[in-house]
Amino acid sequence: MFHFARCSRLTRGTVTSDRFLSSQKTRDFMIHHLNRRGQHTVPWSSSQTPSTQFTVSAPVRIWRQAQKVLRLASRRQPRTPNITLKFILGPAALTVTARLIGTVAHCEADVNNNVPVEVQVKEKIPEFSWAVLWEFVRPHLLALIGAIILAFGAAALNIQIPLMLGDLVNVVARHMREQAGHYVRDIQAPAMKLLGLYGLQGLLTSGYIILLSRVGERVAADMRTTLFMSLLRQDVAFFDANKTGQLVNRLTSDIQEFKSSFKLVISQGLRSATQTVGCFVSLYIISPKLTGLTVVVLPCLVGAGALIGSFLRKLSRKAQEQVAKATGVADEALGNVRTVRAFAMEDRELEMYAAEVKKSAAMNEALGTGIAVFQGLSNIVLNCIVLGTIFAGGSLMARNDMSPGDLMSFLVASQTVQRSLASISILFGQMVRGMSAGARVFEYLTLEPSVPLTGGGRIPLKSLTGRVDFMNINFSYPTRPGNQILKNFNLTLPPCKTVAIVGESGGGKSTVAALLERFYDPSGGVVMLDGLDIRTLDPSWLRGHVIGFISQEPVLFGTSVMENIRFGKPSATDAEVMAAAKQANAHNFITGFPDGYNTVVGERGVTLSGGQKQRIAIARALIKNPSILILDEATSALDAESERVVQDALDRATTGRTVLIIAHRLSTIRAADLICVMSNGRIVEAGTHLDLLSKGGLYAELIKRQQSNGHK
Ligand SMILES: Nc1ncnc2c1ncn2[C@@H]1O[C@H](COP(=O)(O)OP(=O)(O)OP(=O)(O)O)[C@@H](O)[C@H]1O
Repeated sequence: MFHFARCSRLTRGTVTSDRFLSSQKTRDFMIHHLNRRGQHTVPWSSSQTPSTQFTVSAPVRIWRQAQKVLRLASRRQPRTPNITLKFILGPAALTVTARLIGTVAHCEADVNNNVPVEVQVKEKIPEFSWAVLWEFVRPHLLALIGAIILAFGAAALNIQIPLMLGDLVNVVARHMREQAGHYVRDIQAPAMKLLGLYGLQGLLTSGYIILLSRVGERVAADMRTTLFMSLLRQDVAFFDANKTGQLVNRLTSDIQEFKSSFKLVISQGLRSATQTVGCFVSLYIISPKLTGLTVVVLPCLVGAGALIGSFLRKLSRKAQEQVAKATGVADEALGNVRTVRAFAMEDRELEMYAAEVKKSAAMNEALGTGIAVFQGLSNIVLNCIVLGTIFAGGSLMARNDMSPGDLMSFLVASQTVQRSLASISILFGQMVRGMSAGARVFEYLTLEPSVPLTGGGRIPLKSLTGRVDFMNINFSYPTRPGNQILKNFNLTLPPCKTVAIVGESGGGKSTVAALLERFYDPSGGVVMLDGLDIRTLDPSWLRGHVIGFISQEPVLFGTSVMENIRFGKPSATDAEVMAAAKQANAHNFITGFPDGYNTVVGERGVTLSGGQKQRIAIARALIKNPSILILDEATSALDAESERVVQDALDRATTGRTVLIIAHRLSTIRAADLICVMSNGRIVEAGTHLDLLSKGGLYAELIKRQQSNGHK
């Protein structure tokens, strides 16, 4: 905390003039917020303007700073058009509608729904498959049928309720008219019957909700697991083409949306349909004349309601998308906070976020106004309907065409019909949304990768020599088919020898490693292991047992050091983990941590230094004792001291293995058995360090360039 008087120019200058602060509501909010946190030393009454006596806490400072950036941003932003005006006029021009509360409640829920949705427009619209849904529902069929029966029963009882209410009212009316008989005795039987009906209806409702929620949750859990499994199986090219956030969205919000729709459509859909039909029959039995009137008026009102409802929902969806867009900006900034900090771009990120938030606030505000107008109109219409029914029913009663009980039954039954019809119209929209969410989930469930995870031959490890041949390889990345990276590329990695590839940046060195890992298949030519096409070998065996891969920026998982190293071989004992760590020069620094091997490394290993992370990654690769080791610029991100320690570990790790080194710093590959220089997607020079130097070709040129740039 610091004194307000000492606040920056920004803080003092903005407080009183700020439009936001001057709003009563906002000040109250701040008071509440700050008092709650106990950080407010001087009470700031809502009638008081802030003075220099005021002590400002950290949240206030941050908030004011944000306001400044926001104001600067808004100066640069074009003004958003007044959607509110357009928006009020739209629905106001439409016919007033009946039974909208359900719709309104639905829209209100949407306003606050911050679940990110996919904003990106898809080229191909995935299709919903009933057959796939059936596969998920089938194991829970019994529970689902049970839920349907119970929901049906509850709906059937709901139809009875208005009729029985009518009986009850008739008893009351008769008693008042005749002033004879025993009131309690007369009312007891219909009241008890009605009470029993209420009880049974409640039981059935609880029953079907329990069953349905069980089915929904289990189906959603099965879908999540299956989708996750399916995503993990996909080609690396699939992940090049799709954003991780969008894939995670399918696992979370799409399945959530599908589950909600599934439950809602079954429970409310069934109930509403049954109630609509049943209550219409009841209405007709009670009074055919009054029913005739209702049949004319009700569909028009419900139709108008559905129209406005769908308009509001569309707006709500747009608002949601805008919220998701804002969340995306925040997500990116927070996820890359170190880069943001390193470039001092906090203000720019805040500006961008604030601009998106402002747009979403404007949209949600417009939506809120629309809902308010909608609700006001619907209340008027609803009350008019009741009034109209009483008016028409009263005249029928005057002619003795209707009893008071009948009128009561009619009122309740017609309300039930209105409610059911409105709910059906909402459900229709919900079903469409649920089906498109389901379709997005199913799209990836049924997607087959071109490189399977498992399946194919294995070479007995004892007889595996580790010779690799790249023969006439042509390759373009699937996401950029026009850009050929490797052209008739040929290279042999002899068993137990170290081969280094050097060359210009972007020349395709890492691509060679990716093909050996079978992250992609070449479009032409063949990669062979011990003379066998690797496409005939089991990819999981190849990656899990034969190849160890150490990259420039190793990614660790947010678990313990022990678990991170064991990731290379899940069955490894603690002793094996430690042996691998020793081989990777990591044991000493690991045991130096207070928690030793149980030290949690933080998200992506953020609590470790680059050299430490790299050594854990080396241990992780070595624990599987691979015959082939790929080092993709494994030391290029390290400082001289870390590089020395890691290089020392690597030198030990490479002994007795076939090694492919992809190098930037030429000093690290001098001892390689063969150095290949890549240019234009093929190898243009090959030989030992001394051979190539004496040749005076491209390699010698690269060495000269690095030396003149200060690299050894
Ligand atoms: N996943 C990918 N999808 C599409 N293109 C890619 C992909 N990865 C790399 N590329 C492109 O392929 C080319 C070769 O990339 P590669 O990473 O193999 O080069 P490199 O020689 O290892 O470069 P550097 O030395 O800078 O790491 C580059 O033009 C790059 O833009």
